[in-house]
Amino acid sequence: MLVSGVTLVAAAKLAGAGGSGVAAWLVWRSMPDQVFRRKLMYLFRFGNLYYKINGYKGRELRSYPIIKRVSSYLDRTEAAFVLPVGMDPTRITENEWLFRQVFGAGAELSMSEDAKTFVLSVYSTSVAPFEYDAAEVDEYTPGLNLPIYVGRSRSGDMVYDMVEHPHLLIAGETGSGKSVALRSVLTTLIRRVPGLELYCADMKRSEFHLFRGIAQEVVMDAAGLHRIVLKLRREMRERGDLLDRYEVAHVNDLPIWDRPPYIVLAVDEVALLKKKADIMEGIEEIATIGRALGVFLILSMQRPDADVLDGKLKNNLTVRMAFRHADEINSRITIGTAEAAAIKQSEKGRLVLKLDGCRYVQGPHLELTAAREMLEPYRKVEPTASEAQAPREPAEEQDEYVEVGLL
Ligand SMILES: Nc1ncnc2c1ncn2[C@@H]1O[C@H](COP(=O)(O)OP(=O)(O)OP(=O)(O)O)[C@@H](O)[C@H]1O
Repeated sequence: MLVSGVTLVAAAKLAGAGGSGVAAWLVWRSMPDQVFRRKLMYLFRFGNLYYKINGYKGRELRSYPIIKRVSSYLDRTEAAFVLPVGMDPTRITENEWLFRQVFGAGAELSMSEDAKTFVLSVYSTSVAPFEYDAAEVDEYTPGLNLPIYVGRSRSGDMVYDMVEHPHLLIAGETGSGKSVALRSVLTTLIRRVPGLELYCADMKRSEFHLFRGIAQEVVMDAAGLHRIVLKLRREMRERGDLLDRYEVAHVNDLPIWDRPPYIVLAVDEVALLKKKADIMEGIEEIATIGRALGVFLILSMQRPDADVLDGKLKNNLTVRMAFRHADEINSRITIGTAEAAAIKQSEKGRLVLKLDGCRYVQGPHLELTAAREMLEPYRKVEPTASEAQAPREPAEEQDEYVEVGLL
């Protein structure tokens, strides 16, 4: 509900009818929407967010965004501002972090289609934790090839298509909510994508047993993952040939009778594979060329490791879900800003979603037993042969073993 703005006239009344103009001015200045305006102007000035015009005798003239309105609602204050003609809107979107520095974690920006008008919303409350609700999630997924339901932001539920925004990195310190997020993301994919081919590699041996009998393969060690990576590289070559034959650039453009299913490879705790050059090379290849071939990655890691996430791989993981990070340096490695370090330890399931800018989102809570129940109809009777043979030792103990394959 909109709470009407307070005007200068009302301020004068507040200062006392017939009271001094100075008092009225002081009251007016301290009103919430005026404070908001001043903070926004301050941000434009100190953040150098203006359009530079060369004036008379080479003097620099600054044209700042114009604040069109400030409105107070029950849960938020909103300001609309318009950029001066000629100002690059990415100056604003790339500095979204600055808005959060000045207005706090509740600040969110949205841009209108004309790329000129922005709305800054500053919310006073954060989204409360909530349970994964299959019926609700399903309302958001029609029309999406590989729907990734991330959770709720203050401005609504966040869901995107992995085919449009390929490859996902999930990072965060221990106990911050990564496993629950992986569980809910994969549960949505299994429920909503008929024919999906899912491969799960669980380097921590903690979570992916849930997907046994559903995924094509669930492996718990580096050797198993190496085998999968070899298989996917072969598959990608074949899919590349198929695209060539039909002279198209994406599997979605193939005729329906020759269109291969989407493949998702999920790897939990990918940082444990740092020294496995063969595997990392294969993962990088999927990240680089997988998109057009319908092969996608979901990688999770506790501490964002700059070595693992060097150049090629990081640039191709276009979407990041950053749960609480231990410090600003780690947060910057994952999302380029310090915001994931501002999430409190008590805020389980809270994350910064980096996708066309950053925003805070609350991920859905999904208990293991609830997920198991939801996934039961998708379970084939027996685990696959390779799962049944999976060795029992944890990944770290097999550090020396990686078969070098012909890739
Ligand atoms: N979205 C959520 N909403 C509410 N609580 C959550 C949410 N996600 C996680 N939690 C709580 O936090 C606990 C830890 O979550 P989770 O196991 O996913 O952490 P993690 O980051 O995977 O930790 P680790 O790296 O040690 O495996 C869960 O047992 C659950 O109680």
